[in-house]
Amino acid sequence: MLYINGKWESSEDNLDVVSPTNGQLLGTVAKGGEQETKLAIDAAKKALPAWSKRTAKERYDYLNRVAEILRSRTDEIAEVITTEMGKPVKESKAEISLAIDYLEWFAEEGRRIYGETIPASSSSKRLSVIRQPIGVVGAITPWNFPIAMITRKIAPAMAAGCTVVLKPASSTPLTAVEVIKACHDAGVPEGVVNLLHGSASNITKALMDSPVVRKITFTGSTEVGKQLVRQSADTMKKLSLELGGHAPFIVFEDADLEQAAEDLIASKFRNAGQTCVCTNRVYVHESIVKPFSELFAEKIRKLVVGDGLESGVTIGPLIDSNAVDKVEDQVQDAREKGAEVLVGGKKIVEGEYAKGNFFEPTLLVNATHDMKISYEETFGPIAPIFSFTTEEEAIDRANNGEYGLASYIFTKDASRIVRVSEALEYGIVGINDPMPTVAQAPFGGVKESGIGREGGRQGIEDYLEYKYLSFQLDV
Ligand SMILES: NC(=O)C1=CN([C@@H]2O[C@H](COP(=O)(O)OP(=O)(O)OC[C@H]3O[C@@H](n4cnc5c(N)ncnc54)[C@H](OP(=O)(O)O)[C@@H]3O)[C@@H](O)[C@H]2O)C=CC1
Ligand SMILES: O=C(O)[C@H](O)CS(=O)(=O)O
Repeated sequence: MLYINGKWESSEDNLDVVSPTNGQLLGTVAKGGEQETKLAIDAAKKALPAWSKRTAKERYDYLNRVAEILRSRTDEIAEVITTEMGKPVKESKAEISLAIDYLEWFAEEGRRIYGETIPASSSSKRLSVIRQPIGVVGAITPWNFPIAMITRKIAPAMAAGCTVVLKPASSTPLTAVEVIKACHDAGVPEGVVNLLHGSASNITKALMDSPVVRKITFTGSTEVGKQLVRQSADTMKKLSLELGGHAPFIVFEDADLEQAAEDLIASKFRNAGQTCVCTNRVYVHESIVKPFSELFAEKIRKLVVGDGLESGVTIGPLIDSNAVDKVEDQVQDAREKGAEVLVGGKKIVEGEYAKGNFFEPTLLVNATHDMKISYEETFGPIAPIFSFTTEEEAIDRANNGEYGLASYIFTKDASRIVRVSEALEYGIVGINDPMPTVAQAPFGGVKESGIGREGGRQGIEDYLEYKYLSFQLDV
């Protein structure tokens, strides 16, 4: 359903939602286009003055009510997420918890939007700076974290006093409906958040063409991110872009191999490898590459592939058949260029998996940098191991590429931790830590992994404008 100006709207045109687990039709949602987008922008514009004039405490109360409603509905929403995009229900619950953390974090941050006074150059002047909401925000979100990527945007926007037009991924509209239902049930005033489904290019064009929309916040592929940068120029919109990644995971010779292998399972196979911060390249010091590969292979063999709704399943399907084709192509290419498949390597098409998008969790060894997997984002359950000799070589290899989102280093050497984490060209460095993402820390990348940060103290900055007040007193 579309949600515009506080009302659920139907449409003649509908979007089918299909299960990645078994290909079944899960439901349909109303689709909107340019006309509905303009109505949503008008609703957000109309709601902006009253919403931005509410006190920070009032907005804090609304955001916490939304968080409480989502918390109370965790089980049913987790089922919606798993059904729509496949991740195991335990991961869906963890994502809902992260989504709630963003709401609660920014509810608080909205109460700390401080200004400043500046010593004037003349005794008859008073200088100050206030912070004001940027205005109407367009938010475009991906399918792989269908609830957390929404609250990571609407929470800071609403806390700052902005109003929002949201376009979620077409693969996961039902999850987005659950978030907006929670906003509606929390009494968020009409027009503050609006929900559209439909052709991304048509909706985005209407958002970009409107001078009312002052900011676009996007999470998705680098390819689309670049397109948005070009489209935003005509109306000079502020952009926050959380884009693709190609994380290196570097295991030095002094690392705790058991812990590093366990942590690599988490970093590589969470969400079947469909996260922008997933490990894409595993660099292991040449002196330990064989024992580490065997240790890691043993752990991969214990992963359980299946329907994410079933308990014990740790790897669900990929989002669609294109995703399966992409990882199959990367594995085939790696094999042709000399990689050895230690575990997995094939799509799963037998029996109950026939109608789903399943691929075996896969370990490639003897990987080299001419392989597609060494530079194309994988977004699937494939881990290639590369060996290295020196720390400098590991850093150079890790930094070689257009992405700069997440990176991981495993070593117990404190000086090496300082040297390597400072030398890595990434927005995030996990140090003996495969899961750095928390609401209170700035999440984002450098190079072609994006612009801006989400979460943390920094995450609300992009929804605010500075205004400088220069006051000449009566002399
Ligand atoms: N840095 C980060 O935090 C994250 C990055 N990503 C990256 O996103 C990619 C996977 O997600 P995926 O959803 O496939 O990415 P896409 O870029 O294809 O889609 C992301 C969103 O953008 C919309 N979209 C698609 N085409 C356009 C367009 N031309 N103009 C405007 N919006 C458009 C999609 O709508 P529709 O679904 O209708 O096509 C969806 O809502 C990976 O590269 C991953 O690394 C994903 C999550 C987090
Ligand atoms: O989309 C993603 O990959 C998420 O940003 C990953 S995380 O925020 O859950 O780490």
